Amino acid sequence: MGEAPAFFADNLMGDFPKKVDSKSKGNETAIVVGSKIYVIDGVDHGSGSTIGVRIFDKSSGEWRIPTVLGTKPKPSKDYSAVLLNDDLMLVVRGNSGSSECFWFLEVGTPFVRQHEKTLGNEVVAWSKGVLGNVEKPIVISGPSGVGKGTLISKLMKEFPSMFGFSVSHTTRAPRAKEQNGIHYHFTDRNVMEREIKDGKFLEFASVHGNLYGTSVEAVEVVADAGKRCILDIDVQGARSVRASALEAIFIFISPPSFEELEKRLRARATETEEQIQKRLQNALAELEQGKSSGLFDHILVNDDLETCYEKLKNILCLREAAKSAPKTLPESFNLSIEHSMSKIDQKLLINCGAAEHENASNNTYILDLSSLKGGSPGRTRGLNIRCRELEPL
Ligand SMILES: Nc1nc2c(ncn2[C@@H]2O[C@H](COP(=O)(O)OP(=O)(O)O)[C@@H](O)[C@H]2O)c(=O)[nH]1
Ligand SMILES: Nc1ncnc2c1ncn2[C@@H]1O[C@H](COP(=O)(O)OP(=O)(O)O)[C@@H](O)[C@H]1O
Repeated sequence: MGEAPAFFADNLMGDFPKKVDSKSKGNETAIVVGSKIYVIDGVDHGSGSTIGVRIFDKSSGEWRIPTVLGTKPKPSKDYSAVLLNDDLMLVVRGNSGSSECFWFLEVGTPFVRQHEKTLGNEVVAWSKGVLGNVEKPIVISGPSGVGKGTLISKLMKEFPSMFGFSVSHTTRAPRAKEQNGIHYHFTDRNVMEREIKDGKFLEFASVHGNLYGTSVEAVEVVADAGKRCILDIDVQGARSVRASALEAIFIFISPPSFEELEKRLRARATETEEQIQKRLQNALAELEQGKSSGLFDHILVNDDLETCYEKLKNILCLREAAKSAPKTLPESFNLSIEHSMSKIDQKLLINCGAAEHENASNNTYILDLSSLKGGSPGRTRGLNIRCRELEPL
């Protein structure tokens, strides 16, 4: 039998006005979820260290060390945690700016449960909170040579600040004009297989004899830049993303005819005859699945390029999005160690420590949690924060 975390055992009903749900002692913060106590350890163990999580099971009296997935926050002296529901907590990291201060710890989400089954161990997963209303990622699939890359390039060129490309990993060799880190992360099969085992990939598939995959990081980098992520992945990958927490719009690009597809693939002149044959063979199954699986929200026929591109922009509501108001993030927001929090419905009131400020409301923020999107693996988007002075509760 182990011992319950001291600060819970000492004073389970204690008065801890500084925290909403969590109780802290030293660098540790604990929060109760059902019969378990999750202890978040913020001790800095040297350069590159991240915070740890351990679980005390009250019913068995045992400590457990879970497998921790996702990008972890860096250590800090002060964390506060709020339970949002039975499988999700918001962990606020003190003494940090808006891009590093909101984190979600998932303890029972479908993503966590799925990994518990495969790993045979208790799992928790981190997801960093991203401020602002970044739109859903876009998954684009379709057979080789249909024009996916051409359409995506047009979109990125016309709206460079709005879209970011998810750079996949692949074991296939680079083509003449392809650059590592821009078109793909070109990698060895054994390295990629190991990273897949380590849970670094959101999805992966074997396509035309090579491994392709989207790393969690590839999607996170785009979300962190406040951009909408575009994924160019095959139908198997689209199916995996559909089953994941990454809510996305799924678009299938279809050719006007099989003959035209073959013509484009040959005209591109990037593959050997053998590779072209393999791609054409696979195209038959991909077209069948793309059109009949119900997986895709939209099917676009890429006959005339400009017409197809206009339709794509319509689907993505680009004119409306371009007109929407810019994000209003409090640039100076910095959560001090002295902060306190209280939760009212889907809103969290955060007081960043009034000691050095004459007007306390200047230093109080409202964090709106009502439109959270995404989650591990990847970022949790849709967090909105504003100064209380500007907008009362
Ligand atoms: N599942 C999955 N498929 C990918 C990924 N990256 C690329 N693909 C797909 O792999 C297939 C082959 O891509 P590529 O070798 O670049 O050839 P291309 O489609 O002819 O340009 C295409 O269907 C891509 O959509 C990925 O990360 N995951
Ligand atoms: N609508 C279109 N009409 C004619 N050629 C096209 C069209 N869309 C793309 N192409 C050409 O077809 C070839 C394959 O396009 P690409 O974007 O590389 O396909 P994918 O990324 O789906 O494999 C390229 O040479 C491209 O210039």
